[in-house]
Amino acid sequence: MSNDNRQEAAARPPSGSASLIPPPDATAPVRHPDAPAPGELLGSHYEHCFGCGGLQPHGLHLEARAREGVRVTAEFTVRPAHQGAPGLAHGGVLATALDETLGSLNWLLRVIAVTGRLETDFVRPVPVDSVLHLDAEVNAVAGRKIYCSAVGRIGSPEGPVAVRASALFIEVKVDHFIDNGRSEEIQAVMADPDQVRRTRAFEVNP
Ligand SMILES: CCCCCCCCCCCCCC(=O)SCCNC(=O)CCNC(=O)[C@H](O)C(C)(C)COP(=O)(O)OP(=O)(O)OC[C@H]1O[C@@H](n2cnc3c(N)ncnc32)[C@H](O)[C@@H]1OP(=O)(O)O
Repeated sequence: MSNDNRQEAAARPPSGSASLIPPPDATAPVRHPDAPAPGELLGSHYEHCFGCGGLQPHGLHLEARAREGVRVTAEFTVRPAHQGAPGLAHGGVLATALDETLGSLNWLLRVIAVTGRLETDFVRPVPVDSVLHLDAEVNAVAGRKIYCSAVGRIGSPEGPVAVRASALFIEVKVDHFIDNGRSEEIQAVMADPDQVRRTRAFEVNP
């Protein structure tokens, strides 16, 4: 793709499906009063998470930071292990980095929510060793449905747009994990007071 065509692609609005457009009765997102302050690192919601877990040796080790409003930023360094084509990031890994960054918005709403739908535009290739600057925000909320979007820029927060995503997260109760997760990991989580505290930080009504 030529530079001109790339600029055109970056400027194009994301071509989202109808289910990612908030309904007319959707409301603006409300930052929870106990949400981490702007600038604060959010930490991991689960130490073994592939996206953010510190104890996950194969993971992306994303660290998201709270911003004003219902917005977070994160940096993701593309490592050789993340290649798809030679020297370039795999698209699925980039989608994971977007998904994880969008998932961290939960900390600011103080709800537990999982990805229902994630649509991604890959605008330009991302070379190994690049730092992808991710910026995500909640655009609207309708009942349990959380409409959000994210962008990833290469090299700096003002760098060229490489990836964009629109997503629908669905609020769930903690039972979603207890009922569906493998009992081994669920039991380990329940026995860990740190993990229980982290999970509580997501819940308005535990
Ligand atoms: C203990 C440890 C705790 C850790 C806490 C932190 C966790 C954070 C993790 C973050 C990790 C990073 C993030 C991750 O990787 S999260 C991991 C990836 N995501 C998942 O595994 C989710 C799998 N899906 C499900 O479990 C269910 O389908 C869910 C829960 C999502 C909905 O099933 P549920 O039976 O509950 O609800 P519903 O079916 O009545 O739907 C409700 C409404 O939503 C609408 N809808 C649903 N799906 C879609 C869709 N695809 N497109 C468009 N719309 C959709 C639907 O039409 C309906 O609308 P309306 O009719 O009301 O208008």
